[in-house]
Amino acid sequence: MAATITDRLFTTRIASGRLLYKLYFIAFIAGIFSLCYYRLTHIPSDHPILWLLVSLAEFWFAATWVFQQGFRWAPTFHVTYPDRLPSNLPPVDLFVCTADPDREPPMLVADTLLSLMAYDYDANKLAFYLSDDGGSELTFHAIYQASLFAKHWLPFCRKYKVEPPAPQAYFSAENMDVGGGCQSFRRDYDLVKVLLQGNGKDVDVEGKPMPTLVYVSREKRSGHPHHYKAGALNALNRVSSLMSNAPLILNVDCDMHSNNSQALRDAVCFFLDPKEGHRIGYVQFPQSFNGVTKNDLYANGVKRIYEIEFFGTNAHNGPMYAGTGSVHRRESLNGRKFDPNFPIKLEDKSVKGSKNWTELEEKAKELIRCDYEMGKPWGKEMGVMYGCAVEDVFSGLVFHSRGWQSVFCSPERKAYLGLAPVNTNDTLIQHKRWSTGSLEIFLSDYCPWTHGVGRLKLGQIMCYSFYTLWALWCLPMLCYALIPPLAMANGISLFPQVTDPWFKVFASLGIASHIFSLGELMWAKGTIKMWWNETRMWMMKGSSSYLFSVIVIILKSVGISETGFEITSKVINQEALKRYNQEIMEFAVPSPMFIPTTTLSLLNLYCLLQTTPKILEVGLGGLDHLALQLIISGYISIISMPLYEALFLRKDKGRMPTSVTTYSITLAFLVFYLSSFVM
Ligand SMILES: O=c1ccn([C@@H]2O[C@H](COP(=O)(O)OP(=O)(O)O[C@H]3O[C@H](CO)[C@@H](O)[C@H](O)[C@H]3O)[C@@H](O)[C@H]2O)c(=O)[nH]1
Ligand SMILES: [Mn+2]
Repeated sequence: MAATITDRLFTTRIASGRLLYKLYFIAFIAGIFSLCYYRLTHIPSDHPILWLLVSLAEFWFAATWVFQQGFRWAPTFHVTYPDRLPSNLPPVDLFVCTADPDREPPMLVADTLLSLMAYDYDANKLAFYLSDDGGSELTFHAIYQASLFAKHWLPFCRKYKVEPPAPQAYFSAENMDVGGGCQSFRRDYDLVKVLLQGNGKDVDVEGKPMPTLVYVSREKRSGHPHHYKAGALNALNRVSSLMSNAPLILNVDCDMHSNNSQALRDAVCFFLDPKEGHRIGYVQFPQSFNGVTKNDLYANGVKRIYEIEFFGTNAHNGPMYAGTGSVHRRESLNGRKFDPNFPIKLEDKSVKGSKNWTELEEKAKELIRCDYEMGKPWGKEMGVMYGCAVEDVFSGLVFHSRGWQSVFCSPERKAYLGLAPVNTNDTLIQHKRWSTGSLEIFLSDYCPWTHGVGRLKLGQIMCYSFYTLWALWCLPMLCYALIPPLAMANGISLFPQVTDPWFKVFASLGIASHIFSLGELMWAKGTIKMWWNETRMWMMKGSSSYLFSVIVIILKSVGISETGFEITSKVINQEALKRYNQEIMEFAVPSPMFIPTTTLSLLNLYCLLQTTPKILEVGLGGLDHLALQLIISGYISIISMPLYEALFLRKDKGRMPTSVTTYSITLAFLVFYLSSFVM
C-alpha cells in the first residue's frame, strides 16, 4: 500500500519568535534562582517551620514551571496533504464507548455514531464497534434505529456535504423506522450483534455499500474486574480483530461527535507518510467542546492543553494519548515495540470476503467474556493498560516508552466536538479522576523519572512530569492559601517588605507568570475573563480535586480505597443550563468537593478583614512587612467573589447548599483559632 507513495504526506514547522521566548526564559529562570537564594540566606530564627513550608511551596511552583518548558520550548505544527493520498486507503476500525444510559443519553450515542459513519472514506474499509458498558436496552434500541437511519443519512451527507455530519436535528422520532429487529434482545449475558454487514451486503437507499456496525455489551460479574473504558476498548480490540482486523483503530467517546468528515484522511496521512510514517504509533486529535460559554466558566474548554501545550509535545515524540479522538496502529496498541531496523509496514491484514456473521457473533462472545482475560497479557503487555483511572495517558506513556512516536493533529476545522462538564461539582470530580490517575502513573512501574530515562526524550519526561504530578499542586497551593494569611493575622512577616530590593523579585515573578499565561491564552483566541475563570478553576481544582486525589492515593496505598471511574454526566436541567449560559457558577449539591475551597476563601477574607483595622490605624506604610501577604489574601478574595456570592448572597437553586456553608465556616474558624496557638 505505502510502497507507491513518494511525496511527503505531512510537513512540520516550528513556531517563530522563539528567540524572544528564550530571553523571557532566561529572565524568569534568573528570577527563580534569586528567589531561592533569598530564601536560603534569610532563614528566620523565630518561625523556621513556616519559612520551610512557604519555601517548599515556592520550590514546587518553580519546579512545575520548569516542567512546563517541555510544552513551551518549541511549539511545533504539522500540515497534512490528504490530496496526495492514494485511492487505496487502509481499513480503519472505529470504537465508540458508552457506559450509562442515564448519564449518556442513547440519542447522544447514536448521534456520535452516525457522525462518524459519515466520514469521507470508502465504506467497505470502515467497521464500527459500539461498546455499551451499561448493557442498556435503550442504548441498543437507539443504535439499532441509528443503523436503519444511517441508510438514509449517509447518502444525504454525501449529497449535501453535511458538516458537521451529526444528525441531532434530523435524528428525531419521525425519521426512524420504529420497531423490529431487537425483540430478541436480552441483557443477562454477553451480547455481540452485527447490525450492519459490510463489504456490500448492507446497502444504503442509493444502493451504495454500508460500513460494518457491531454492537457489543460485556457481561459483568462480581469478582471479575471489568476495567472500565480500558476493558471496553480491549474487548472491542479482540472482537474487531476477528471480524475486520483493520490496521488502524480510531477511538471516540460517545460524547464527542465528528465535526469534520475529512479528519480521518488527515490522520491516515501521518501513517502513510513515506519518511516518518513507520515511527508513528498514534495520532491524537484535540478535544474541543460544544456549548462552552463565551468565557469558559469552568475552564473545561481546556484550550490551554489542546491549543497551546500539545503543540509543544510535537517537538519531542508527540502528545500524550488523550483518549477520545485518537487513531492507533493496531500493532503498537497490541504491544509491539518500535524497532527502526525492522519497520512495520501498515499492511492491510483485514478480514475480507463474505463472512458468516452468525458464526462470528458466537466466536466474538467468547472473546468478551469477563473471564477471557484471565492469565492473558491484556491490560499489561497488550492493549490499553489497566489499573489506572486515566487509562489513556498511561497507555500513551507505555507506547512512547516502547519507542513509538505520536503526533498531534489539529485540522483547521475541528475534528470532534464534545460535551464538557457544565457544573462545578462535575468539573471537580472529573479533575479528581484525571489527577488521581495521573499520580498513579507517576507511582507506577512506568514512572517517567525511572522507567522513562533512556526511553523518553528529556522534553517528553518534562511534559509527562507536569501531567503526572498535577495532583501535587495541592500542596504548594494549600501552603500559599493557608500560611501567609494566618501568619498575617498573627503579625508574622514571611516575605520581604516593599522597600527591600528582594521584594521586586517576588513581585516580578508573580506579575510575569500571570502576564505570560494571559498572553498565551489570548494567543489561543481566549478572552481576559476566560483567563480569570481559568485561574479561579485552577485554584479550586488545586484545593479540592488535587487534594482529594492525594488523599485517595494515600488511602489506596494502605489498601483502604480503590480508584474507579466516575462517569461524567452529559445531561443538564433547563434551569441550571440557563444559569450556565449566564456564566453563574453552579453549586447546588452538598458536595464535599466544595468544602476545602470555600474554607480557604473564607479564611483569606476573614484574615484580610481582621488586618484591615490595623491598616487603618497605622496606615499602609506601617504594614510594609506584611504587604505581600495582604496582596496574596486580597488576590484570593477577589478571585473567590463568585464563591462568596454563592455562600451568602444568591437565592437561586444553584447557590451553595447550607450544609457546605456551615461546614466551611466552622472549619475556617477552627483553623483560624488553632493557628493563633501554634504561630
Ligand atoms: O466503565 C466505563 C466507564 C466509562 N466508559 C466510557 O469512557 C468514556 C469517557 O468517559 P467520560 O465520563 O466522558 O469521561 P471524560 O473525563 O470526559 O473522559 C476523558 O478522560 C478519560 C480518561 O479518564 C478518557 O478515557 C476519555 O477519552 C477522555 O475524553 C465514555 O465514552 C464512557 O462511556 C466506559 O466505556 N466504561
Ligand atoms: Mn467525556
